[in-house]
Amino acid sequence: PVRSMEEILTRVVVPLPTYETREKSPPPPESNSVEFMHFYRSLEKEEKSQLLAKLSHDFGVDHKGVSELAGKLLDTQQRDLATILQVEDRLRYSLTPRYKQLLNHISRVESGVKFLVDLRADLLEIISSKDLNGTLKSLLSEWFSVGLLRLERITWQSPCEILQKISQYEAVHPVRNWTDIKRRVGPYRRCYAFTHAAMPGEPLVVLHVALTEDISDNIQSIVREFATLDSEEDVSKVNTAVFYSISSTQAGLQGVELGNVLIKRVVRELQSEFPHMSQFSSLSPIPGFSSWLQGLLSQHRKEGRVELLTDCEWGKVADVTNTTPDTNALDALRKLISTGDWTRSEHLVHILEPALMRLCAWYLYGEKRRGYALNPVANFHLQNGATMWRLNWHADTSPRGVANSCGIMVNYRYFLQETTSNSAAYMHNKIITATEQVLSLVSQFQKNSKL
Ligand SMILES: CC(C)(COP(=O)(O)OP(=O)(O)O)[C@@H](O)C(=O)NCCC(N)=O
Repeated sequence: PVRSMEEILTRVVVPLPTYETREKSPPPPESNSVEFMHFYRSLEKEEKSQLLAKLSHDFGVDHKGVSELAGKLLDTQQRDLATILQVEDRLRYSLTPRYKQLLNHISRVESGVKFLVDLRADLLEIISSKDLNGTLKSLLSEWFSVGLLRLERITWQSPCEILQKISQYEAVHPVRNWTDIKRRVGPYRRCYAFTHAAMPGEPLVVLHVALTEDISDNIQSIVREFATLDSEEDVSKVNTAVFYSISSTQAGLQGVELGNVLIKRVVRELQSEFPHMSQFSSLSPIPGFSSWLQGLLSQHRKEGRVELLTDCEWGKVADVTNTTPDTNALDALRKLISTGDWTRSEHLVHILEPALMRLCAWYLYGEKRRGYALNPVANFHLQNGATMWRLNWHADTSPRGVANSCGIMVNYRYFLQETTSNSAAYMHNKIITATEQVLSLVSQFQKNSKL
């Protein structure tokens, strides 16, 4: 259907009106947008990529027109300001991609915004259309700005279809059944979502909160053993909000930063419900720590380096695994960590705690990607201005928790007066705000592993 793709695009993506007629020309018929949406939805994945690449390359900015106007602007530099502003405005207009009108018109038809969110999700999978992605992301950022979002509290009285979606979208601690989701919206819990009028009934980003007396150091007390109390009898002791799960549900809204906005909005909501609430912190997973550790161990194995643990620790590992304190012990340790078997032996848990805590502190604080924290969850909370507050041993004893991060979890704490400056320090100077507990684990790692 390439011919028809070319034919449809040429007809539907109308040329940019001339500068003179830009405010007078009538918008193309709504049927154009509807036809484009139907056509796009009818395509296979591969054909969608072709169409998006064609849209981006052949229906974008008129580069020749831009360069002519840029030349003209250079010649105008000696003229009076009014003339310069005129030419600059022409140049600005000429930088409008032709397809931008189509995106604007689609956003005005029924479920057009949802269509564009899904279209951006497709775009994010193909990298060839950076400018189309950029244009779409900036449009979506305007449409999904905080003033146009609605904060909804999800309770057991919410419609089934919302509760079902919340359960489905839960990306951090999977919901197993109705009892599970009932607890998560029940007493001493809060569940909030942002929704948008253009996508009714669709939670865009979901935040789960536990109301506690202190900052939780383990997830079991939040999502497992919780005895379902019939109501929040005594909230006088509640002075802490623990964010234990946040998930964005629309891939196409990636980069629109809804999670950060939701956390800040929920903090304000909780402060008004619990005026004396004084502590706000996440209890976050550390996805990727175990695989990072395995990578480090196998790299050291190749280089025959038996470091990372102290000689004393290697000696104990060798004893427990009936090996010798050299690469044999290292192989035994790799196996234990990959199977999670080490958690079954109290002795091994005791030996490995200091070493794994040091390694995990380094993974979160020291490992970087383009200067920012390598771990995506750390990067998210640090961008929000949170403090890397406390590493928690034995915090997630589920098989998933042990497999992903050796059972360790971390609290990113939101000191409300410091988030703005912490975020700026992190974004501009890549400075991670961390507590003495974290920093001492990091320096122990550096002492022990000569990395
Ligand atoms: C952590 C989340 C919610 C951040 O979303 P958001 O604030 O919109 O950031 P971004 O997607 O705009 O970069 C998002 O990245 C997500 O859903 N991650 C997977 C689940 C998780 N919590 O790690």
